[in-house]
Amino acid sequence: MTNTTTSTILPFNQTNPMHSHIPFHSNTMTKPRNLNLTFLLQDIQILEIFLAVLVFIIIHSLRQKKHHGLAVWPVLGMVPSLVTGLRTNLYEWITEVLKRQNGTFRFKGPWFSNLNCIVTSDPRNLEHLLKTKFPLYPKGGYFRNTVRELLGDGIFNADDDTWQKQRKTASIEFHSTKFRQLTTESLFELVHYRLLPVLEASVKKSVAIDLQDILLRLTFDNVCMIAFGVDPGCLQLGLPEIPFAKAFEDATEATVFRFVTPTCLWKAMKFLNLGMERKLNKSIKGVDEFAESVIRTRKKELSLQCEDSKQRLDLLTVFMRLKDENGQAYSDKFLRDICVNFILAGRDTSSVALSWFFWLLEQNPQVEENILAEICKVVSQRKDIEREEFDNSLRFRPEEIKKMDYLHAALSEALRLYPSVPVDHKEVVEDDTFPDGTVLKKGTKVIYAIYAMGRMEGIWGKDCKEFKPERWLRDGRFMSESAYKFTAFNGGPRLCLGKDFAYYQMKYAAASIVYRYHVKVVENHPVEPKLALTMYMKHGLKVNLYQRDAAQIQKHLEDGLK
Ligand code: HEM
Repeated sequence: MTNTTTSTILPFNQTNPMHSHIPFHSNTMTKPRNLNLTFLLQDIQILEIFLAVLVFIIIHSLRQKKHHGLAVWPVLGMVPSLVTGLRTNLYEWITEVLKRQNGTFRFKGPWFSNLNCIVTSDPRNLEHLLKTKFPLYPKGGYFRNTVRELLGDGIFNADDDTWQKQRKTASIEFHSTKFRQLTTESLFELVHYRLLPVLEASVKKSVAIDLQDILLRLTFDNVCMIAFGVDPGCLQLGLPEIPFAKAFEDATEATVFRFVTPTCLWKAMKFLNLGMERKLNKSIKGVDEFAESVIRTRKKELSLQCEDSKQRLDLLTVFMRLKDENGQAYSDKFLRDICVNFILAGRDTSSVALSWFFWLLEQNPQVEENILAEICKVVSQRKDIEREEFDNSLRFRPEEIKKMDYLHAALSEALRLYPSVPVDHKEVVEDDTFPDGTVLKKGTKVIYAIYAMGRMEGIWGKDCKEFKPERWLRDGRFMSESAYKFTAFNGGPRLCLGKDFAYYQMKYAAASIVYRYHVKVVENHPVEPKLALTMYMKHGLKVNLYQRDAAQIQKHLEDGLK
């Protein structure tokens, strides 16, 4: 090795400016030349060793890919591969890795980081962590500390007793007839007096609208009515900016930012009140001010026993009437946390699902036609209405919405392919082993990849990437799937509390729009998911609406009567 190296160095040395500092005199040639050679030998050997080590590291890191699914680099772990994923579509990237690894892989973060975790899409593991071993898999300290300012001790952020207490009370409330009445009535008003006029205005002016923004406004107003008993008025002509809604959005965005920032860095930024932490601080103040003023007013109302307060069924009023385990009223801070958490849960999940649904409909015109046929069939069975009344003023009845199985299936199919919560997480509190054999040490974070689950041939068959509502139907009736296979609403004891309401809300809004308009996405409008806790469309959904042809509706109504 040394010989071959020596024979190639002289010319290199003479031209290499790096070595120009070595003295070179013709009359003293032998000595400095030897000296020169020694240095060069050392240099080249170091270089060779360096290159050999580098080649070894590259080969070794890349060979790890076979075993771990991704290259594992010294110090950086799998982060270089993650960066590639982040530059494309992260959810698709995770799906591909999971496919290669039979549904589960261990992500190795950089040394001394908190990014190590297990990622899984295996339904057996999902059932294990969400149901069978539920107490072993809480949300955990990392999540709680990261979202503490926004969510406090609310249901989303709580484990154990704090969670159980809220879950029990809210669950009774969500399943009560009166509460269902509140939700259906508030939605009815929002759709007919606010959503449809805004859509109609865009049709009259022939202007494109951002349907995702409009749907987000609809569900924000709706969930505030349910949680606080207050209508913020985001959805109205002119689409105004509402300070509370803006503060809530900023606070959520700044909180999400913490998940992609090293903990020590965001803590330092918080201490110095800089950047996103400054934004978080300011927006949390906006959220708190709004909550405090609603709580203050409601307390006054309740103490005066006025008629209005007796009729109230919103969550805030329900929790205000209750006492804690010591017989004390809940603190204002706890009441604020409860409401903020429900707003977060119900604010954008249904609206982003509807946005993906309308986008999928445009690519699947037969599904749109089938939905329209179903809507017309259901309403044509009304006995107490004249045929002429099937115009734009038609209002669906709750029992009609329930009969729309094909629409239910199409929405489920949209959620399977584009789940509003694309990934979720837990933290294991004891050493454990997953049903697929993966060993977990206490404290390991577990990510369950809901988006990837919808695209696994092993779960949904060869046609898993196709939008096929029919896969949810047996003899025309909707058949639900196991929550550990279709995890869009989570599963086990922490199954989404708002699931039934969300379906009702989505079906009501979708049917009201599809019956009246054909939604056409603006040409070349880019559609891709945004990287956030909820799967928003990154650029919104720019669409034009076209009034339905009366003859088309008439034909479907007649077919429905056959
Ligand atoms: C398409 C619509 C919706 C989807 C896909 C959805 C999905 C989910 C998911 C995945 C979770 C688990 C989150 C976690 O624990 O990390 C969850 C929890 C929850 N959801 Fe929904 N949700 C939707 C609509 C709603 C609505 C409209 C409400 C209320 C008005 C609601 C209320 C809740 C609550 C309170 C929880 C917390 C349950 C608990 O931790 O015990 N959701 N939802």
